[in-house]
Amino acid sequence: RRSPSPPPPRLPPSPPGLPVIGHLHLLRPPVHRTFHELAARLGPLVHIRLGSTHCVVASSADVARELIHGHDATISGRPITALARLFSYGSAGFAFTPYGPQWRFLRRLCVSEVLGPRTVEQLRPVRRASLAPLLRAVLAAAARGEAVNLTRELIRFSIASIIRMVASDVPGSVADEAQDLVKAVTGLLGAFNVEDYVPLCRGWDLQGLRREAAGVHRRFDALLEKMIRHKEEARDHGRPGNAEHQQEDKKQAPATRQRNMDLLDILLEKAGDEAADVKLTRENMKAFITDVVTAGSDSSAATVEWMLAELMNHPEAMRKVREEIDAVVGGDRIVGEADLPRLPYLQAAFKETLRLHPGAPIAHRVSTAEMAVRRCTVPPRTAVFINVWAIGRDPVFWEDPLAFRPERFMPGGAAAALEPRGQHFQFMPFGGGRRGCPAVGLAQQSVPAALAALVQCFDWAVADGETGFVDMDESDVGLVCARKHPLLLRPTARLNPLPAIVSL
Ligand code: HEM
Repeated sequence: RRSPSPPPPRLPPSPPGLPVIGHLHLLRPPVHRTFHELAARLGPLVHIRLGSTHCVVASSADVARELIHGHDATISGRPITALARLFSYGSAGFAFTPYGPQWRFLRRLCVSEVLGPRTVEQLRPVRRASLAPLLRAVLAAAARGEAVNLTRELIRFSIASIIRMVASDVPGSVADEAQDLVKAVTGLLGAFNVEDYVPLCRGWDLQGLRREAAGVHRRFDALLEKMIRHKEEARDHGRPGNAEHQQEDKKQAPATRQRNMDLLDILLEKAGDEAADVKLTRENMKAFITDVVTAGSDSSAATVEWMLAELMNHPEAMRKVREEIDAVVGGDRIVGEADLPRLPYLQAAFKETLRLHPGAPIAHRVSTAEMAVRRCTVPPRTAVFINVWAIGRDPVFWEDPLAFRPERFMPGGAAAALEPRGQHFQFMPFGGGRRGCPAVGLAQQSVPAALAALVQCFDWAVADGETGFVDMDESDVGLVCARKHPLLLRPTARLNPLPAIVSL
């Protein structure tokens, strides 16, 4: 008598697919919207096949909770594409590094030191100084009566701010060179490369992306080398660095010493630490900087942009944000990160913006072992996409989900208790679990503070003037939830003269 064979694993529901390409043909950008439509038809956990890669898409808070609470270790890998491997020096950083000892070491270093609360606080003046060129550019446009392309100015500001946090004393020419290169790297990392999914296409470089990436990587690597060498020289000579100074420096308590350190100082110090669990190599440092610069620049810039666009379309909310800032700060200085605890409406508007337009709309993971989710089986090596964007708009939890209503996040509001870094799953713009965004603290300071300065210093009008509204279309390229059309607004200086703008 033969014993019955076990039933085949039951995969989550799936739309009809095609041979070889599976469901690739369904994947229209922006992908988070396509996934949302699939979920509306098939439910909150859907299985698809992109070429030879099995994928599941999670689109509700309950499924996200089950995955992150129940299987965090199993889904703590990140899928790595051919171009991500190149730019992360073969996974030497941590954003694209498999879950393991190296990732744990780098992640700990990142969360506790490089992007930890103390460093974020210490680098506040650096971020504030990066705001000055943005405000000056807007002021100049206001004087000429011209519109400002805020999409362009905000990405410039965001890249400059992160580059300055990495190396506060790099020459201006290096910071300028970084602008175009960072844009090129983030563009390539966000591009859909068919090679990653269809083995038949591997090695052919049908879209020419590898060739392009090789050139960009060479130039970006040279730039990173320049930044590191400049820092090494600065540490060797004088500032704060000749032998005498270093001796003096070492005598100080770590907290005092860290006061003058930027991210590269911290990395170089760790690289020289013989007792560290993992020896930081130059490759690790470069990949680390690449991770921080690419993960932080577009997402932050896009969030300031969406926030301003939403406020333009909701004059009542704009009025409340302004009144709050004016009441707290007055007109004789420019609002800053230190004022944020006294600006609850601004913070509520920030969270409401993240709910509707999460900078990174999908948290990408990869499973390392078989999992049972919602009574289905998810095979090992499956790409797991958590649709953060869809979860923020789920009508099961959010009343009138498409409306921009910062009041939800005000004390006593329906969502007041939902902290973006909390362990609930209805509002998770920074992902969650051990692989969640390590820069939540930084983004919570830098994004609302930049928006606040723009709104405090200028009145804004929609540039085309026809409808008086800003269009809210989403771009269909890249990994970030970005605007489709540039945000063009006409500024008028509101504080005239702008206080202490040159000495910011
Ligand atoms: C509003 C701005 C931002 C948003 C909405 C955002 C969102 C996210 C999300 C959703 C993830 C994936 C989390 C997951 O898989 O669970 C992530 C990862 C990450 N973010 Fe952010 N982020 C922002 C700003 C930043 C900034 C400013 C930096 C750095 C300066 C940064 C660095 C990173 C890194 C390095 C990772 C990968 C972490 C890992 O794999 O362990 N992010 N972010």
